[in-house]
Amino acid sequence: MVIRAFAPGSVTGLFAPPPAEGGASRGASFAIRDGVVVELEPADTISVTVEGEPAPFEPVEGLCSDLGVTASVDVRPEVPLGHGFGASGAATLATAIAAADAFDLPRSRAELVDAAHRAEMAAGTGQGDVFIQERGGLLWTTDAGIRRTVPSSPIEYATAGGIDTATMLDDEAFMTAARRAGIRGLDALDSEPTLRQLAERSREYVAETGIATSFVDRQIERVEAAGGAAGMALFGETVFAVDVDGILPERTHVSPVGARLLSGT
Ligand SMILES: Nc1ncnc2c1ncn2[C@@H]1O[C@H](COP(=O)(O)OP(=O)(O)O)[C@@H](O)[C@H]1O
Ligand SMILES: CC(C)(COP(=O)(O)O)C(O)C(=O)O
Repeated sequence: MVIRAFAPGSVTGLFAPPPAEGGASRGASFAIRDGVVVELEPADTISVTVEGEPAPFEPVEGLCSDLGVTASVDVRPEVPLGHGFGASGAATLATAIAAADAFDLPRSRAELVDAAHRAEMAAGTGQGDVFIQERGGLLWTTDAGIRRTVPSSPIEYATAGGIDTATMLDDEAFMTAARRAGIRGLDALDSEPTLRQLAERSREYVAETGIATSFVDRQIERVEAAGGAAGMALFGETVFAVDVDGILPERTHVSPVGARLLSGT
């Protein structure tokens, strides 16, 4: 029997890697209405396809091994893969939820999220994404812990291509700059930040870490010229914007809800 599950994509506007002495990464990210559906079916071996075609998907394969299940998983993304919409986290989290149902695994939702997180970390494809995708909303790290709000303003975005997450996470010079810029950006957020404020801090972060491509710079300038605010979706050649109408080609909203089973036994 095929089990289907959905997880929202997510956009990270600020990212600070864990401190040198260890611990968790920090950041500010929001879940979006568009995400990833997976269709999972118990099978003799683990295999992953994207819309029916065999494709590499290390975190999904790693998750299945970790959960001790063999299944075929078809990933059906509503967002482009590798463009900073957290598609790897969404696919991995949705797979965890579908596998728990298909195999009747005695695991709590928190344990499934942790398993998805471990698989993302091991593959180098994500750090905090699955925690945002599990809950929905805008989540950001403060000294007192993780805070959450659900902004309702429309979001526009434009994407020109992918940036390999694992390559960025392996780049020590970037990670050092990201730690400094990320913490500065998080410290500058209000106690109840708006999406506009996140976009403005994200724009500063992008300038400080030097990761913008000319496409990203150009789109941010177009948005600002129209009175809006824009930042970069980490890690993709993707710009998100608020307080504009029709400047960037795509439109979405924050998803107030997180990952869920679509059909089960
Ligand atoms: N055509 C594709 N382009 C990019 N990634 C792909 C593709 N097909 C499968 N993948 C897998 O999707 C995942 C993308 O992960 P990542 O680079 O973290 O991007 P995202 O920003 O979408 O989370 C990787 O596990 C990669 O192997
Ligand atoms: C910053 C990043 C590691 C980027 O990952 P991705 O969205 O997969 O490109 C992230 O969002 C996270 O998981 O904290």
